[in-house]
Amino acid sequence: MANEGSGRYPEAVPLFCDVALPVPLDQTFTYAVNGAVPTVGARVLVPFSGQRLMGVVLRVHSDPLPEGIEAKPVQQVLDDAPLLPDELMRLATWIASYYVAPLGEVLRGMLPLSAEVKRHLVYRIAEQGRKVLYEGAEKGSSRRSRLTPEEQNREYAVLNYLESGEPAKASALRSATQANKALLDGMVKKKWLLREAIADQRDARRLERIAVLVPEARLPKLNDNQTAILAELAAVGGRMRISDLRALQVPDSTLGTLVKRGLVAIEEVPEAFHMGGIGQHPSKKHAHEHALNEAQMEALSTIAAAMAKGGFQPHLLYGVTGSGKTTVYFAAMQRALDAGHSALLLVPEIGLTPAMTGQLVAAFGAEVALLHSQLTPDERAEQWHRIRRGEARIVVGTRSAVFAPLVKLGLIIVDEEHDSSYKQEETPRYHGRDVAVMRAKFNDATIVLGSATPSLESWSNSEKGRYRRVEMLTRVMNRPLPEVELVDMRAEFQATGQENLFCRRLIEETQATLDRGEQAIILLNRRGYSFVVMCRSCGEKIECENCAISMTFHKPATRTDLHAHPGERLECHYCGFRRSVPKLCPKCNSEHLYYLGAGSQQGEERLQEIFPNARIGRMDRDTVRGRSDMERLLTRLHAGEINLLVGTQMIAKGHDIHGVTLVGVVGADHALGLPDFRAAERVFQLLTQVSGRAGRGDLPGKVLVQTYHPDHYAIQFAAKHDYPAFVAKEMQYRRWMHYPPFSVLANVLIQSDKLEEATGWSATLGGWFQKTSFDKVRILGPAAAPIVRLKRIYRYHFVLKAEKRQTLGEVLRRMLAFADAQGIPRRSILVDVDAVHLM
Ligand SMILES: Nc1ncnc2c1ncn2[C@@H]1O[C@H](COP(=O)(O)OP(=O)(O)OP(=O)(O)O)[C@@H](O)[C@H]1O
Ligand SMILES: [Zn+2]
Repeated sequence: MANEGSGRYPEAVPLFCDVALPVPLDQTFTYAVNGAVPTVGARVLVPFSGQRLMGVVLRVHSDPLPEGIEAKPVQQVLDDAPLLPDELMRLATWIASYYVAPLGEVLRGMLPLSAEVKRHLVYRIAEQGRKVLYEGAEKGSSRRSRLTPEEQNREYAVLNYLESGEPAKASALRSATQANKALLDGMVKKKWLLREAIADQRDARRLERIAVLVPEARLPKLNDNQTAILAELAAVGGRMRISDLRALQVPDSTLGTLVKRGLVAIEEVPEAFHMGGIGQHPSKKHAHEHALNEAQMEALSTIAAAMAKGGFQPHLLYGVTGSGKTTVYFAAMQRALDAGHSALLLVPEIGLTPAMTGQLVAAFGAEVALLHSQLTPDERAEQWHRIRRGEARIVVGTRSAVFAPLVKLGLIIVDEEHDSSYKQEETPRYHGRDVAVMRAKFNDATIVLGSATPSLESWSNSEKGRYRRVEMLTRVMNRPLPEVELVDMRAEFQATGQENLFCRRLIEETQATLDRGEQAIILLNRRGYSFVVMCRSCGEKIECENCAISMTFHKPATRTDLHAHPGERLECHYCGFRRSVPKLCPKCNSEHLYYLGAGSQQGEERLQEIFPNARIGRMDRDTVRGRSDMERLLTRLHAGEINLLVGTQMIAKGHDIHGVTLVGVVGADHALGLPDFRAAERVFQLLTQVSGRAGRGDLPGKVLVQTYHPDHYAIQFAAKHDYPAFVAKEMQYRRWMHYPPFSVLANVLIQSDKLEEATGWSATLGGWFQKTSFDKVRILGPAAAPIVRLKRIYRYHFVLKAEKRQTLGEVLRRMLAFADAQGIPRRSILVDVDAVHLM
């Protein structure tokens, strides 16, 4: 009789499926299987509190439902096969548990395919519609009789048209039946029709249109718009995506005219291929064209040996700025390909290092897929499928590319692993680097975390032997690291009797650099003109209406401020709120407003006054949004068209401009005063990275750092290029204060647009934390968050520090359960495990 169970129901199909949905609830939802049985890992569309949501099936079963509960049916099964490979499902589960985030929200972030379902709206006949059609149900009901006879006929026509059960596009339906949108909406409301968004099967590889300058053409008379296009093309080396040309805001017809006149040609090339010609500089060699030096060889052979051996092998590549890490990455990726594996390279921000993408395409051609935030949902979905089909075996992308469905993943590289942009600042608040490590583990892959300034967490892992450390301690070609000089701004003030933005030494050195025909860059890490507007009478700073944040004064946009609002204004850099510049203090009506703190816009203006002959460029969020702005600016820098660059931390990111021999740092030590335990680490990283831009060519570099804290260890050790000494000192402080890497930390934010709620809930949770005892967990708070109001939301927080990861997870889960029982909405509690900003 042992077989009876399976023999009795030979064709038993599961009745239900459990679905993870992108909602802030830590549970799955059960739906009734309706027709096709979905596979685990497939996407389905299901009804959820009046909406349709896309979810992922986690389990199919026939377990009886609790008494009195009825499962709603699945509306549509979107995939025949699991969309996510097993390995990624495991990763999702790990993220949900580690970051205490709902699995559905984790999965949503992993499936960049919403475009496919949002594509177009279709209508289908519903159960109730059939009843009406077949049985004339509801005839004469009050609702129906409000319609005119013509309208009733149209409704009938619609039902008739859809009778077969096939969905129809809204447009087709309307032209076939003359039904308008309002009528269809009414039918959906009455539940006669279902409205759905369905997938469009588009697999063709995308072509991109490139405008190409025709070189020999003798220039005839041109209008301004035509000249603008030709000048732009010439400036970027003759080739440019047409989509990028749109940034010039000239009419589309202008390009057409230029093509007709033979001045510009249009080429269509598969996406990502044309970049071979963009973002590179002919005078420079690509990373993969160098013969590796000894240190690079050694690093490569360690990594290659790990790949050959197989298994999870984490590495920390600590290589000083300009030591040629990129070349090692490329060589290692080539090895992975040669061994039949795929490789993933994560970078902090693709748009900011266009040279790297150009080099990748040059090195790996059609094998490359790029994933970054500027892709449209369609483009993202297409890349995703290419990768999943194994057509792209080299994937390069920002944070979320860690979820790219590579086949036979053998190597993961995380470039600039210390960069805080790897942390996602919304749910799920995962850290791309740490997820990458887990993913390598699940895939038995080799992973390399690379940086000139490794995070303390990674360094500590390398000290403990969890990561194998590989070092490259000198620059390529024996180039020296730049000499760093500190200028004490307190002494400068005493000597000059003035608060000057640029000290005398910096002006002197800049002048000398320009006179020698070399280039200088100056870091001023705030954008705008002045970042504080203050009243001398009442002492108040002008704050944003929505945020507890000082507003930044912006002068009218200059020609380079492509992305800035054109007018003079105050702007909140957190919520974007803008207001006109008041003549009087909004609090006390005094007219004595004054402007403090110089941003990059002011820096540019002052430099232009001091060096009228300099060819100045500016790099910040007002002048650079995406890749094409960056490419344009970098091309001009490489060509020497710009010889003095001022900008925010963007200028510190991986750029390799050989003519730069001087770097000036202004006001970077402000950040030492921020209420964040990572303040010193960040300042050290920024100083080291920006200093690293100097002297990367044949001539040695020099760095001048203006500071009010010349004795601070972060500044001292950065000046000496002594990362190990900085880390040793910083580790002492972290150990003493029980901060990571000596504890695991979570920031818990309580937020509400009502102050009483935010404080009340914080007090409730605070009381619970006090009453409940946990093993070796320190809890700070509740306290007002450093930014107590942001985008009209009041914010209070707790900081939890635990000795063990597992305890931290338990505390957080119990706290959420308690909050739930108290009726505190889940959306009002943000749990940020391994928070990188406590703001
Ligand atoms: N073996 C080599 N011989 C000569 N030049 C090399 C070699 N390897 C790399 N380079 C060149 O050295 C420069 C610095 O390399 P790369 O940008 O990879 O440095 P990095 O270590 O990534 O620095 P950073 O951390 O500052 O970004 C580049 O111009 C690169 O082309
Ligand atoms: Zn604001």
